[in-house]
Amino acid sequence: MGFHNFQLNHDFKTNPLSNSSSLTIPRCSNQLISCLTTSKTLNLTVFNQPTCLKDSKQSLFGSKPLKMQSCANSEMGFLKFGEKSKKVKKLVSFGVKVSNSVMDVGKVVESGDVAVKGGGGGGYDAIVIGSGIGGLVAATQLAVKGAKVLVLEKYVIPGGSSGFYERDGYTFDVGSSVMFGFSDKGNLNLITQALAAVGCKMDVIPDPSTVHFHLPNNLSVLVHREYTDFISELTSRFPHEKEGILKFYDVCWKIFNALNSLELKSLEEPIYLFGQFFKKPVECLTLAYYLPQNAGSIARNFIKDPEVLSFIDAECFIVSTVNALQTPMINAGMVLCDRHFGGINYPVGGVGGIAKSLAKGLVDQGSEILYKANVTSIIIDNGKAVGVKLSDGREFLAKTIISNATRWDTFGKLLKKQDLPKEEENFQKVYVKAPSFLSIHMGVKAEVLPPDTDCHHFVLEDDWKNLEAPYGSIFLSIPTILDSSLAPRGRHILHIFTTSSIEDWQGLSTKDYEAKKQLVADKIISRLENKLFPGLKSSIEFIEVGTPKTHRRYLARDSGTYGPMPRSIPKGLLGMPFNTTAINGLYCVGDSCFPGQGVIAVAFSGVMCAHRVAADVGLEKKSPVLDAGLLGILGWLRSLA
Ligand SMILES: NC(=O)c1ccc[n+]([C@@H]2O[C@H](COP(=O)([O-])OP(=O)(O)OC[C@H]3O[C@@H](n4cnc5c(N)ncnc54)[C@H](O)[C@@H]3O)[C@@H](O)[C@H]2O)c1
Ligand SMILES: CC(C)=CCC/C(C)=C/C=C/C(C)=C/C=C/C(C)=C/C=C/C=C(C)/C=C/C=C(C)/C=C/C=C(\C)CCC=C(C)C
Repeated sequence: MGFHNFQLNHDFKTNPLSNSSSLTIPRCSNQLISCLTTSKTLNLTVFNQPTCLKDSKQSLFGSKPLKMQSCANSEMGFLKFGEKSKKVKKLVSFGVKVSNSVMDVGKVVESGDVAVKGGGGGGYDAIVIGSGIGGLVAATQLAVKGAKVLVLEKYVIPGGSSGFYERDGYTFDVGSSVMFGFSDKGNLNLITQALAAVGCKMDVIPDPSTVHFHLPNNLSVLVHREYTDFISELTSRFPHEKEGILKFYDVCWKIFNALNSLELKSLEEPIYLFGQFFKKPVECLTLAYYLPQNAGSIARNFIKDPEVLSFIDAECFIVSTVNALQTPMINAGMVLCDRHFGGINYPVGGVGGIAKSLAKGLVDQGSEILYKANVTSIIIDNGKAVGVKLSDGREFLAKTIISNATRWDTFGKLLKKQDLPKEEENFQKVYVKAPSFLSIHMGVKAEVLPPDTDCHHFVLEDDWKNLEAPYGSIFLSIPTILDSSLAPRGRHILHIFTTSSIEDWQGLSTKDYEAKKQLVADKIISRLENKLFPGLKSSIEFIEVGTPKTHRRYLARDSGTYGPMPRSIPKGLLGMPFNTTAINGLYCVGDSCFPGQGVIAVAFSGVMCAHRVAADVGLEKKSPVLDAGLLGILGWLRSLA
């Protein structure tokens, strides 16, 4: 069941209503109309348009006057008409006639394109705030289940930190270019599956490695695609720890294989969860066992050499921005094995193509996405999230609201601060915003890179202590090693990033800000010149530097944060909230939900969220009694974290 989407606005002076006003609604599969009106007595009569029906000449609803059910908020009302008819699903359009010209209603606006001025309604199953990968996966998964979804994106293109931008013939990935979950095998290739669900498939280029580590004490480790190649490279450097290293990665495989054997859906939906326990008890118990554990403590069960433990810290830091002791073991198991199981694969044309394809797939399914749609607040009515308000005054209503903004933005900005529910207070006690990034996008002359240069590098030259320090470690991706079409001929893209906090960039004059950008970028580039590519500076053809302020502005993320990170040693993933929130009808998706940061991680949160929302709007099976029990238990478990 989905909603049709027309709105009423207040422009009645130019288009006064008459008894015969009518409109055509391009896509219809629902029977709920919402409208903005100051009147509580609007009547609508609904009639079918036989020409639009494939197979019916009968009236769909008959000619029924409908009464508006007014809400507590006098500005909003819901109009219900007719019982759902099976034929509704087959309809492509129908008409409505306003039978009572109530003054304040104004003209009826046709709105396949949701063109609403000065207010509006809408009848969506879900509104998704933000089109990051988390939001897009939730939206598309819901759309394929038959929901009518509206995605509202502040920026001009979809993708958020997995978006792209073009300059001088270069196509830059906004975030990094290491794609997990993008293979053609197993159950954990969630990006591939999300695209396939909406009929899209992207060509990918297999990366022969995940990352080349350049670490203190000249420790150089290439993470080969082949697991055995990686393990023999690592153990040849630390032969005395061979057994411990193998045991640690064996635990990773145990977790990965358990994950890979499950059908992945919402862990907050009891019929599914208990079903999985019934079908795969050993795997589910394995995951339950490792859920509260972290990679660092498991590594310490097997490994003693501090240098190997530091290497495992670096492995974890890449995917969690914290060391191994703070990285949930399930997340470590997932990424440290997926890179060998399905391998890292780069989408031809750039990472931005994933979001573009999902957005197109969403529209192909009859749902919608609006750009330059900056949501400034979530409308709460009687304790339930019922809609959103945009900075330009437009309002949209839906049965459920899904926020792909971070939890700090959702609960700190989109809802009134004083409304912070206890669950969110607890979340903020356990998790803090990770720092943001300084990013440098460069175009360089191709000759500066030695032949056989690897695509991704991680550089920490001298001191392990600097691993987590601001500007300490450098991430470098060179996606043109895999796809030369991203840059002009004879050029390569270097995308460099390093952690940096917004506090470092505040209170500066424009001149000082620009000077600081240049200074910091210069230091980072010099380090790469010394370590990897002599002559790098003089080969630069294009350079653009982004600071945490840039990330805050373009990604709408509080302080430009990369995502949540634990304040201290967490209990694995136990404290990470799923998708439901303390506010009825409001869900979160993205990296401040289970299982955390990362494109594949937010894709999983999107899959989970869509399943839970679909159950709540009646598109999937649900048991209210079991729901209450499970949600209670999960809430209690989180309180132990
Ligand atoms: N593997 C990699 O190399 C890589 C690369 C890029 C990103 N990432 C990961 O992606 C994760 C983020 O994904 P995500 O799905 O959580 O979200 P996101 O931050 O990427 O996207 C959120 C989107 O919501 C939009 N938005 C936010 N507030 C809004 C508002 N009020 N109104 C309208 N739109 C609004 C933003 O403009 C943005 O497009 C990060 O954790 C990061 O780890 C990883
Ligand atoms: C419910 C309960 C309580 C219990 C029960 C039990 C069970 C059944 C459980 C289950 C579970 C599950 C299913 C889980 C799942 C999980 C998952 C899927 C996870 C995932 C994860 C992922 C991740 C974390 C990822 C990440 C990534 C990232 C972040 C990336 C990044 C990258 C980068 C930055 C790159 C680098 C670069 C260079 C070096 C240049």
